[in-house]
Amino acid sequence: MTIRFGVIGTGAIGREHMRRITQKLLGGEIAAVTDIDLSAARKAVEELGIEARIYPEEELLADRSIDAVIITSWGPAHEASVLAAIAAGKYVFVEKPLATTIEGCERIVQAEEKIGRRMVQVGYMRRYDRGYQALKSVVACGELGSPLMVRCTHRNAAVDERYTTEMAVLDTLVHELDVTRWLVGDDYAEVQAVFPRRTKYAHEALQDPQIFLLRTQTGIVITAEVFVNCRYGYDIQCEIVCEEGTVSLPAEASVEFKHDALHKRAVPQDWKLRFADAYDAELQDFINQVERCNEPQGPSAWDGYLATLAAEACVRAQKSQGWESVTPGISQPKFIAGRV
Ligand SMILES: NC(=O)c1ccc[n+]([C@@H]2O[C@H](COP(=O)([O-])OP(=O)(O)OC[C@H]3O[C@@H](n4cnc5c(N)ncnc54)[C@H](O)[C@@H]3O)[C@@H](O)[C@H]2O)c1
Ligand SMILES: O[C@H]1[C@H](O)[C@@H](O)[C@H](O)[C@@H](O)[C@H]1O
Repeated sequence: MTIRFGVIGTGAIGREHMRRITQKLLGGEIAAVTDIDLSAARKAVEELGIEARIYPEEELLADRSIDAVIITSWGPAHEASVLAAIAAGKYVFVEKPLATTIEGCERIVQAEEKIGRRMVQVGYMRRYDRGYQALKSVVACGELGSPLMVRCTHRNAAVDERYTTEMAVLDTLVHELDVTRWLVGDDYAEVQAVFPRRTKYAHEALQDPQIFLLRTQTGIVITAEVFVNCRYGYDIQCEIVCEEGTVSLPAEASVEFKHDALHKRAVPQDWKLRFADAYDAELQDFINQVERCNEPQGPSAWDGYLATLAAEACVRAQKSQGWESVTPGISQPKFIAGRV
């Protein structure tokens, strides 16, 4: 059976996911597409040369021939689309963040809970990255002893004027908030933000770089640097320091240059190349599960909720410059219990 997808939001990553489902992955097709700007949806369909229907979101969700939706609109629009898709009985793959508010995430968790099974997978693709998976298995096997500290670096080459100080958390740091909790199998207790000297490349209203300290419930301390105007490229690092040794993300496979008395290696310029295999793997897994009428197995609505919960505390910490606690207001639904 081929899974018929509807895509909501045809910006940068929406078009990337449409292309990978059409050209690379098995078992899915893009059958319908929408965007708040329908001309953008039309352009995306024409560029890819596919025969997908283009219509407003309500009609797409009412279309019974659509099995699942991919939500790749702006973060603040995610909640309404996820809730409407669950109500229409569609499986949902939603890009991060699940929703930009805690209340929005809670409403999504509760909507799934009413049905009593998972319908939603959140696009925290790093869990499908081979390097992060290797880190997790090293920590889980216990050879290095207990994790004590984690050092994360998240650098983007540049951002535009629309990118705000809060987005450094809600759009960027959320990846570390999800993946670090998954790596060490522990939830956050409190967070703090520290602002270094601003780079001259940040626009006036943006604090860049920023450093976040996160303490987990068992006392692991994570430092996470977000620097979104680093100029030289897309640079993601992670080192876990344990009692008996350390483990770090492997260097990416990229060509090396020896030229003019220098030894150089290319740095990816954005997320598209750095995580291409992880995006493929997360969507292929989603297709495979939906095809078997199984629940999605990737990051759940509960994971999405906990990432946004920690993000909201980080935004408070940006303002207070002190420690802020991370306290869930709802309990983990039984049907996803135990799946960290
Ligand atoms: N997992 C990742 O590494 C990764 C990478 C890039 C983007 N993202 C996430 O994907 C989402 C989209 O990011 P992007 O870079 O493609 O943004 P973008 O600005 O390029 O595209 C967003 C698109 O959504 C459309 N849109 C906005 N509101 C809408 C609504 N209510 N209904 C339908 N369409 C709507 C816009 O018109 C635009 O075409 C964001 O949540 C972002 O955080 C994730
Ligand atoms: O939406 C993007 C995406 O999630 C990237 O992976 C991240 O590095 C960027 O900072 C963010 O803006």
